[in-house]
Amino acid sequence: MTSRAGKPDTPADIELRSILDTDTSTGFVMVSGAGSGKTTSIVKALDHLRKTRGPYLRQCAKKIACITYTEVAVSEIWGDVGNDPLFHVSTIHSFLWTAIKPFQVDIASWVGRRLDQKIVDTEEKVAAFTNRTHGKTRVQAAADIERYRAQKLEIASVDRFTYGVGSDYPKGILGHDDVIRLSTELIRSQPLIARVVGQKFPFVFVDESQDTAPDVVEALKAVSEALGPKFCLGFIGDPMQKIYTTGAGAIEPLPGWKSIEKPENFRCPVAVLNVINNIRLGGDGLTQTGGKTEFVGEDRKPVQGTAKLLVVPKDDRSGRLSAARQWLANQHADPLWLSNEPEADVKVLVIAHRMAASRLGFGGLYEAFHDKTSEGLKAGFDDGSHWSVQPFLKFLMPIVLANGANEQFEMMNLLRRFAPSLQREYARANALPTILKELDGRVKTLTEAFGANSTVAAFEALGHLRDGKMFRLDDRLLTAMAEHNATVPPTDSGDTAALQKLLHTPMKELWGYRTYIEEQSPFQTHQGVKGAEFSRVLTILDDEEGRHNQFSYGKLFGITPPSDTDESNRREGNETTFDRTRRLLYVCCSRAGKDLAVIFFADDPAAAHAAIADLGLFPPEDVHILAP
Ligand SMILES: Nc1ncnc2c1ncn2[C@@H]1O[C@H](COP(=O)(O)OP(=O)(O)OP(=O)(O)O)[C@@H](O)[C@H]1O
Repeated sequence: MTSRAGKPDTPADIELRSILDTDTSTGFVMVSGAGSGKTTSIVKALDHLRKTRGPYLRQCAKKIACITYTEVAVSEIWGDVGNDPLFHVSTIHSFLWTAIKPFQVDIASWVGRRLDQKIVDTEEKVAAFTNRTHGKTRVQAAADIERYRAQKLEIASVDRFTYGVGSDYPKGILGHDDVIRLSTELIRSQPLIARVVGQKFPFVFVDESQDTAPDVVEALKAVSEALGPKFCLGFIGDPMQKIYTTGAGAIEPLPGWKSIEKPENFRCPVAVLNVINNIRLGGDGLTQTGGKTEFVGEDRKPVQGTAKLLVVPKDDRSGRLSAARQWLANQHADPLWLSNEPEADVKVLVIAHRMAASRLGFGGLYEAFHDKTSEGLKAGFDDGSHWSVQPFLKFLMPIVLANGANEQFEMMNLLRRFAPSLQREYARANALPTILKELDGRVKTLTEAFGANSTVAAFEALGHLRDGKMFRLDDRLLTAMAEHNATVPPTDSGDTAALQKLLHTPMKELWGYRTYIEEQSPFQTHQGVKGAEFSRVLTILDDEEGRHNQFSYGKLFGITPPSDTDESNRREGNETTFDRTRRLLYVCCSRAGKDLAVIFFADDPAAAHAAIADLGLFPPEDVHILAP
């Protein structure tokens, strides 16, 4: 076990151990705020169970399951428990599949029922078609029904179903969504299956329980109901940190379960802790105590930290952001606020990557690749692996940079690796010195014409690579180039349009995109930051650029009036924009281990300043207007 298990006990840890030691315990719910050390509590509980129950569980080939949200969290906890096979540490999908995969006959009949359902659903859709229904839609629906029928026959010869990326029933592959649907349905409808799952895993802990789907929560509760005290189920989470609309939020304990509170916060300094407690006051009111401490001489003392809210006008957003960082650097005499280097530990939190894209100057390109495009195209663009952007990221930009820095060796490496004109078949037939001279001239042109400030279209740059035999372009890219109309940019959306828009994109946008892909940027999304911790956190609140109507900081701060829908949601007790926005703000602000700054882009800075200072989330003296 690593240092997590060795951290000092909190009262919650002691209470949890006593629950685990009692043979009549059936379950518990631990609710605790940000930075309270939930993962530490889980690791300590696992360590305790290993000591008290390990030998018996091993003898009976039983395991203790710990389910968490991301692969990163899985590997962290795995490391903490020393990769001991007594524990099954995994994401929910992989846990449910491990639990359910022995029931192959039930799985096969579920897949058959699923196909029947798809046929019925499509037939109902067809029945609702009108005269105005498009011919293409009719043909598609008929083809779907045929395909489902054929698949029903094909699955009869599947020997064994496995878990894969996307469902392909005739090949016996079940994707993520099907694994969740199938396992939760089987566990809930067949008590025998529920009992077998619980007997194999007599202890199940679910971390980040607020973002676990309600069906999964119900399925695990069904195991608890089937086995009583022979099974102990624990949900550990924070309803205030629910990020996904599909999450269960607060978990209702079953009768007999214990509720554990863990009020400490070990991460945030005093100034930040006060702010996050204030944010929470308008939500569930949970108040955290303690805060980060450090040794001063022999004694542990609270860290004061800083928390400021800066109201800025909504004009030149990038300029305003730079000015705010400069202001923070001056105020705190801390030049690291200006640094984008990882060591500076500055994180700028934006509501969507769209916003990072527009800050880094590739907003148009981002929209093209995200506007009604396929998931594959979006994902390939987001991580830089798509074939259409590879010529830029892998070759053009590195060689321009190498040329600028006069790194001859690196330039030669890139050319040897990628340039078709240096491949053996071509180079043998031609004089090498001539080829090298030509390539040298072409690299110079690339540097001059397509550098970081170039407004020349990407189409021209690709043409230069193709004609100079510098990089082998994907056939699909060559086709798009052949169909390209340089004078008329496409107005529609989708994958084909995205490629055409890419060809129209000025090179400087692609350079901004490179900065993002190379993670030279300190930007991260509000949603993606869960579980993380940074010294300096700068949270940007900008309703316009977020384009999420689920969130509105203007409404939360009482600047934008609530809509009719907000009012009716509030009256009916539904989740509101206010609840969602408050939670997002809580998650972002609670990441700060030292200094927090929140920037609010306002239409009317003076009015916004007055409203925010009045709210009392931040001390009034820490709410500033940064205007010219
Ligand atoms: N019992 C403890 N004593 C001292 N420090 C602790 C203890 N438990 C956790 N910590 C420290 O508190 C910080 C927050 O811990 P952790 O990230 O596990 O909290 P969390 O509850 O999972 O946070 P969040 O919900 O915000 O993601 C870490 O730096 C961790 O080392």
